[in-house]
Amino acid sequence: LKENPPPPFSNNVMLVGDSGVGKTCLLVRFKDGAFLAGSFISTVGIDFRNKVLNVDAVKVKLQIWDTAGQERFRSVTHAYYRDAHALLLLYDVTNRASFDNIQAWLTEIHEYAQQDVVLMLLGNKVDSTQDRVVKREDGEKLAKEYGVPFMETSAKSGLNVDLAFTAIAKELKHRSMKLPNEPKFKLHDYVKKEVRGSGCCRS
Ligand SMILES: Nc1nc2c(ncn2[C@@H]2O[C@H](COP(=O)(O)OP(=O)(O)OP(=O)(O)O)[C@@H](O)[C@H]2O)c(=O)[nH]1
Repeated sequence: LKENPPPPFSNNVMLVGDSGVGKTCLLVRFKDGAFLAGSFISTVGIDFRNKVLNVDAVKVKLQIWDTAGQERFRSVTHAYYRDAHALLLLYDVTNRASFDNIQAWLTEIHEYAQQDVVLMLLGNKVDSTQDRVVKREDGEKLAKEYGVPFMETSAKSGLNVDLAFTAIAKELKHRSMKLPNEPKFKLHDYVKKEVRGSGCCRS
């Protein structure tokens, strides 16, 4: 008798952050390994993509929700927070306002998401060295203040994109499947594997 393989764990990962920070591009980079060049098409409401990752020989299915950053779709995204297992909160290192808004996003997350949601802060577009206005240290400081793991990414070059999603997948897998004698997975330590982009900054 042929046994059916167990269904892979399904985990809901939601991408949030201001409009234009690169949520859709980050997802497309992760899913298809490509960069969406050309004109900026803002997400309307919410969009979904699935990807199955192999984490320590276990299949982990991520259902990734790409939300609209625009204010007018906020009530749509609010409805999804409750069912999210993980949140990737993005800002754009070339856009100071998107960074300044992170605190407001964290307040919103606190209000709508589950208390034990896995959260990670990402500073995106680090390939744009010339236009960078948010220093790496600023991101690190804010993340530390809130006790949130932090990475800098580029959807354009692909820097740390797989690493960010793998980190989330590992954390979710370890939470749902505690094997005896397995050492505890430490997301805060894992993000240190990140590759550093250029730290230089326009003053
Ligand atoms: N240089 C650079 N540009 C990027 C990067 N990621 C996204 N962009 C550009 O930023 C713009 C916005 O990207 P999107 O991914 O559509 O932004 P979004 O966060 O999904 O925006 P909303 O759907 O409105 O919430 C596009 O013009 C992208 O080409 C990146 O890593 N580097």
